[in-house]
Amino acid sequence: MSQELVDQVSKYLTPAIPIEPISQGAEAVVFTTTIHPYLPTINEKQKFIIKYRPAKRYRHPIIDRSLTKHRTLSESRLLAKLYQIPGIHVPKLIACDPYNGCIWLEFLGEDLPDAFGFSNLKNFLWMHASENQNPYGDIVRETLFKVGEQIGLLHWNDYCHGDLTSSNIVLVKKDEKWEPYLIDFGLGSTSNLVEDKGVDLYVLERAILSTHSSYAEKYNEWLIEGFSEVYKSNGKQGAKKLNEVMKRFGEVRLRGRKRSMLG
Ligand SMILES: Nc1ncnc2c1ncn2[C@@H]1O[C@H](COP(=O)(O)OP(=O)(O)OP(=O)(O)O)[C@@H](O)[C@H]1O
Repeated sequence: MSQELVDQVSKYLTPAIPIEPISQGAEAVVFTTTIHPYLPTINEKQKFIIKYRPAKRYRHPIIDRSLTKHRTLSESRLLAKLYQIPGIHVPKLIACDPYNGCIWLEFLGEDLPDAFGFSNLKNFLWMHASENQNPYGDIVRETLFKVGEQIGLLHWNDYCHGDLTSSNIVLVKKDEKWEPYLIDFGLGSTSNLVEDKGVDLYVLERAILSTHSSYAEKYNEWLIEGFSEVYKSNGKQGAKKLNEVMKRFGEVRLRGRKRSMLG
């Protein structure tokens, strides 16, 4: 991340808020900080996320300000709504400044052992595919089932993620088990369309296939088991809707295959 960008964010936040850059995406830059926006700092180990959408010089300033405001608000609203839904795990929204493109979030996750990196689903699966680990172990099966449940809950409540990759699923350790949390709702939406749900499932299936191809079939099966469980627990109507989503998921997958065959 360029120093100019870090300086720009520091200037906006003021020097009272120290920041550590952790990621730069196409849309936003992400930092950690030890400072809560409106509570006293209890200890230096507490961490929060600051997601900042910098101004884009290639856009007209008026359009840029409007887009930044709209996207920051949209992501914040979605997170705030999802946080209220029993069973759904998303980071807690702490503060939002739409005019400056900034949101403050609860920090989730931890570093995995043996330098496997941050505890997102992608790194977790890498860790379990490594030497002396069991890629088909109970912990992997249970975790993937729970990831499927999270997506099932999201879709059952008519929300879609829009960028469901294995890096956007953060695992939080609780009593030696991993609880999945969904992050990055920058492309999220409310939607009751089976197409949007099918695409979410397909994007995650592809992400797992591209990084963990040897085990992907089983992994995706466990994900779908967890997903289906949420729908099936909602009786006849749930079973009917599950059928519709699965049917469309199959169609999206077929379209994807045709596209990759034709190049
Ligand atoms: N609440 C959180 N807790 C811990 N880490 C987080 C949190 N939110 C974001 N991150 C970290 O910051 C990274 C980027 O965040 P996010 O995906 O929201 O930003 P983005 O700019 O949309 O990213 P990209 O363009 O790469 O998809 C995540 O992959 C994750 O490692």
